[in-house]
Amino acid sequence: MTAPAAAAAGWSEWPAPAKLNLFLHIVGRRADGYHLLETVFQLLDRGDTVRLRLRGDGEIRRVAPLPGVPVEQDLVVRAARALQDATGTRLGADIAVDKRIPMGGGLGGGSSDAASTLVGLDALWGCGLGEDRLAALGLGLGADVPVFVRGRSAWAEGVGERLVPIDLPPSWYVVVDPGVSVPTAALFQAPELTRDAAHLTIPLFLSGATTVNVFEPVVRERHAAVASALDWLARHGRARLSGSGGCVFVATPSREAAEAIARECPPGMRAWPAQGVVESPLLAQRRGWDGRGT
Ligand SMILES: C[C@](O)(CO)[C@H](O)COP(=O)(O)OP(=O)(O)OC[C@H]1O[C@@H](n2ccc(N)nc2=O)[C@H](O)[C@@H]1O
Ligand SMILES: Nc1ncnc2c1ncn2[C@@H]1O[C@H](COP(=O)(O)OP(=O)(O)OP(=O)(O)O)[C@@H](O)[C@H]1O
Repeated sequence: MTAPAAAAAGWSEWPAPAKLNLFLHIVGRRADGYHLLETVFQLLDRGDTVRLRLRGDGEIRRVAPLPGVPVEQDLVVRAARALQDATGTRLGADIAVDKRIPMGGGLGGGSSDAASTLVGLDALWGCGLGEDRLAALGLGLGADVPVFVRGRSAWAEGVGERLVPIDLPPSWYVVVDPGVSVPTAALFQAPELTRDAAHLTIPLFLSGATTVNVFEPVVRERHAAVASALDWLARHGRARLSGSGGCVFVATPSREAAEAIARECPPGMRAWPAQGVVESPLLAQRRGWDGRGT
């Protein structure tokens, strides 16, 4: 559906961009088993689109199926219910996600969908919860949700919720999906995971300190397709895993370079160019909505 056609049918569209973890260190563990991380979230220009339509009857309906994800487990449905519970609104919504971000790819798709649902429904329902409370609500849905609610590429600590926006230089990437869906919880349980990384700081990161993704050796060992994708991409630069994988990426000097590498992608993998952004397209949509005076 084009944007004007969607608007005419009562739908509003909320971008849900993907993210890359430029590195990921584990520096400790909380009493509840959750891991303490240091990472940089690089938001990308594109990803899924969450479409929302107001309902007056309080129902939350997922109107486009998401294969493999039952309605009650869908993060967009859980996000909408969490916002209803937090605000006591009697309004509801139809929700449809145009899914482009590979599921279980380490690109934060489900988390970004949840964040865009929270931000979009907060606007649509006129709750006025604001960024801090929406981020806290999002954290209850997943550790990756707050960065998408706040919508700025960021340095992250804690379980990923202690965020400091960071002005990363303009950047292009090639992202490669080897077609492997990696269950995040199982990876965090891996006994061989390095959990005692030395603390980094933003200045150290920006000055080029050595960084890794601690999941990379574990995922390499368990998923041959991810190892192949990393090895292929390594011909073009420092290839890395994002999050808990299975997607991998490399930074390139320009859009043209990213497009050229993506075109050479071997069979069995999918590659696409992606632009790193300082600010999420979700924030622009939110500002546009506020500016309508509704
Ligand atoms: C790997 C990352 O994507 C990096 O950005 C995130 O740390 C994972 O974020 P996420 O997918 O939103 O994760 P959640 O849905 O909150 O958690 C999934 C499972 O991963 C484990 N988990 C997650 C985050 C964290 N800091 N420590 C953990 O140990 C927990 O066992 C949890 O049950
Ligand atoms: N709207 C949704 N989109 C994608 N996955 C969802 C959604 N709702 C629930 N899920 C579940 O969440 C799981 C993880 O999906 P997601 O695409 O967010 O993984 P990921 O990118 O590896 O996440 P992360 O990088 O945050 O670890 C899926 O396998 C699916 O079972």
